[in-house]
Amino acid sequence: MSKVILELNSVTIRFGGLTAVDNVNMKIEQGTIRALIGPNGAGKSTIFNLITGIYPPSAGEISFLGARISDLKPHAITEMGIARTFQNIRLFDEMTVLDNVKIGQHCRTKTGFLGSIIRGPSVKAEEKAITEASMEALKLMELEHKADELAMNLPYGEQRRLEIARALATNPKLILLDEPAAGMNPQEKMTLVAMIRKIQSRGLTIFLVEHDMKFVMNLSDRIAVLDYGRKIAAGSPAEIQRDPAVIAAYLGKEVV
Ligand SMILES: Nc1ncnc2c1ncn2[C@@H]1O[C@H](COP(=O)(O)OP(=O)(O)OP(=O)(O)O)[C@@H](O)[C@H]1O
Repeated sequence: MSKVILELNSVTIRFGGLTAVDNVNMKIEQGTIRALIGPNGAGKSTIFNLITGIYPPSAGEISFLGARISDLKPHAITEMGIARTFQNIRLFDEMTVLDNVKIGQHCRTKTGFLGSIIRGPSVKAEEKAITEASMEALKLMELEHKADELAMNLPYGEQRRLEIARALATNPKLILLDEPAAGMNPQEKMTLVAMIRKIQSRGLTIFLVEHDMKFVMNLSDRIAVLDYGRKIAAGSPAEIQRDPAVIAAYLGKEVV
């Protein structure tokens, strides 16, 4: 059996009277594609916020490659090798595609973005490494030929891929994708499926939240299902599609 990269152990978070994530256990194996699905408000994005250190859990713990991360700050978690994208596009529209990727890395380098403007020799070497890593990430998402274009001039599907490139440039071992296919047309979704597989083939682990069932069923090795903060099912796409609790949670909607 392969190595566990991420483990959630009885993770709970309460916001006032609301238990948004309720005693969730999960183990994700390295190199796999895991999806997290569930109705609106089930707690999916909150789980990503817990993993990336935006919120500390009210109870339980999260570990990454065997080390406890649930009391670390977001930047420390990024440095350990977890990157993410967000549900809504968060690009700098009037910056180039390349700069949008580079800025993601400047947040974690010693000099930072301002330091790169006041250039010293070590800063220049760091800048070169950042540019190289950024171009490599753009290449993986097949956007290297658009490096000098403004982000706002990219079609929607490419803007979403650019966000993934930005996350990849931080050299993560695990990447969390929050609704990566949202708003994409069928062609853009097919391209994205192929690219996520390519990322997986480089040895990365992918954990994604997604509402598009066809996309999820097509791509995932395993799926976990949340409803009202609780994990109600986990299994292969075939197992999830015939799980009575999942069908009930999605009542009126088809689990493709
Ligand atoms: N910071 C917060 N303060 C208070 N309540 C919150 C906070 N963050 C999330 N919640 C609540 O926690 C619950 C879970 O929200 P979450 O955004 O994780 O759901 P989701 O499954 O990602 O939904 P969707 O599919 O609509 O994005 C919701 O009831 C939400 O209102």
